[in-house]
Amino acid sequence: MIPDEEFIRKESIPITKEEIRAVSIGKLNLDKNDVVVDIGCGSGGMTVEIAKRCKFVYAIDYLDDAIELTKQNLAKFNIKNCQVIKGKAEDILDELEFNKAFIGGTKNIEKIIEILDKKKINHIVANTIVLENAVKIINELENKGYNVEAVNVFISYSKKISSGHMFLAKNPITIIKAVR
Ligand SMILES: C[S@@+](CC[C@H](N)C(=O)[O-])C[C@H]1O[C@@H](n2cnc3c(N)ncnc32)[C@H](O)[C@@H]1O
Repeated sequence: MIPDEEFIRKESIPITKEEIRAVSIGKLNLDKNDVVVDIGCGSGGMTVEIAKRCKFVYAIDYLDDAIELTKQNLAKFNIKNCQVIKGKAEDILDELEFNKAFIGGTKNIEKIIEILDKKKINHIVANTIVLENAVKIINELENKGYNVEAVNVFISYSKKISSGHMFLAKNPITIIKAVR
């Protein structure tokens, strides 16, 4: 995984942290023939990691800053197998051809899952920090016949103090994998 500090950042745009990227990439179980959509690409953290491990990535976000930042990070890491698209995922997904989806942005998630289901996307990984979104995603996917597994990932970072090291906890992230 690329360390967080190597990515170009902007304060207003989140990035999926290195350890969460590692687990999410594992859950995507990427193959060199996979074409993946990254829904809500933010800073491009996941876009870059996915693109390094598959054939092609479509990265979508509705924020200008996220689009710009993702393009900058793709250039920084010399990633060419990616198209960055500005807009709401729910308005764009229908036109794209892909076989796996990573969901990092959950606005209008019901509509997004409906489209992924109709397009017969049978391997989906989603990240969320919001409990209600986790419940919504799990229920929607199970109702559509996916086998769903959810893990809660709690990361603590070590911090040097006078007597040794202590751990500082980050908020937990729910990582949901759905296959069928
Ligand atoms: C937590 S950030 C993603 C961070 C990203 N995975 C990374 O590693 O840099 C979520 C992003 O999803 C975008 N987003 C949320 N819902 C969306 C939707 N329906 N369509 C497009 N973008 C969306 C937000 O604008 C935000 O930039």
